[in-house]
Amino acid sequence: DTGSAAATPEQYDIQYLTPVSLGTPPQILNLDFDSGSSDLWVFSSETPASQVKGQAQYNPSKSSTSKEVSGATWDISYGDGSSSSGNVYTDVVNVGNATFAGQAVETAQQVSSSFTSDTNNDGLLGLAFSTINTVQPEQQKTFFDNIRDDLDSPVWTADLKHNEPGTYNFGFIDDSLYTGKIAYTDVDSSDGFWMITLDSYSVGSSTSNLSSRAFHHRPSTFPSPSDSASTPLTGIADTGTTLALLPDSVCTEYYSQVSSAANSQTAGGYVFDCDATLPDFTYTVGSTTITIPGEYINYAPVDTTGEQCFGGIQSDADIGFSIFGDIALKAAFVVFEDDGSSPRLGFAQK
Ligand SMILES: Cc1nn(C)c(C)c1CC(=O)Nc1ccccn1
Repeated sequence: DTGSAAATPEQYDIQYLTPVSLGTPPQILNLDFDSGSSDLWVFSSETPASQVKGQAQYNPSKSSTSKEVSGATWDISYGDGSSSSGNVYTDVVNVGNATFAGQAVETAQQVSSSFTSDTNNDGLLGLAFSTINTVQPEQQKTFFDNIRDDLDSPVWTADLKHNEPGTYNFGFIDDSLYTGKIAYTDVDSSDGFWMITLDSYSVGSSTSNLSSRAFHHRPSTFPSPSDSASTPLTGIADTGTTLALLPDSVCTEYYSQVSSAANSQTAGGYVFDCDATLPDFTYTVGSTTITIPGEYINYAPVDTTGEQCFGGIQSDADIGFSIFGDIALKAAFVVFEDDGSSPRLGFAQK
């Protein structure tokens, strides 16, 4: 079995939505595939009308194959403060022809305001590890966990793009989607995330940081630069988070290269003049180097004046690990591989 479906960006690539077929006859909803969480939840006939603003709603009573999971409930809170909760059914779920008959479909009886105002997002399809699925009393499996054994290969891949549709594939690696080699790194799934350590990062063209220049006579008093060219970054690969949330030290290093940049309390992060030229941000996994073009990091205008723009790289302070969100992932072809025992992440240029 294999599946392939488009990942279409909303404005500013704030999220990517993918059509999913639920039930019999098929009800098509556009879901946010989220490698940072593990619940498949949807706006539904059970969502109060006051909390629905244009979203498509799954109606289990209109599906001949839906079955209520008696006594089961779910309740999820995301790091950005959003949340949702409700009941649980199983039904047929089809993603680009990859199908599972008894997938847990979590129907929302409550969604927080940011979901209500996100009018094209009909729900989330979690692709982190099933150990953090929130259904009680019996935890449910993710779509990938459910279909993994039926897939030609125990993988799903993300080819997200900047301002244009990309692709989520299940069960196969499409060699036409990348160039060079796929470099793999082990995943620590003990917290339920696709957590990895990137071997190094660098800001701008390598000549920008001293460590890469041949300073043969660097006086001992010279500040030895945080040698980013070999500083690892530990974080989660998170398709459901818009930005790249990185350590304060990395943010300081990056925005020190942008003369108009400031860390604004009112804007909630680093902002700069919208006409600023931003440096590239490069990270390496093994022998593969991924470069995020500076333009990708000029994320979006702060307000309608279009004078100040918000950075695509922001601080991971208070999270406990970095979050390699869409800003980082859309520059790469990413392979999420899990044979059930030793998960790996693969990165390739494209
Ligand atoms: C943005 C953010 N801030 N902090 C502290 C974290 C942990 C995040 C990531 C996050 O919450 N992602 C998300 C939100 C809604 C749906 C899916 N993923």
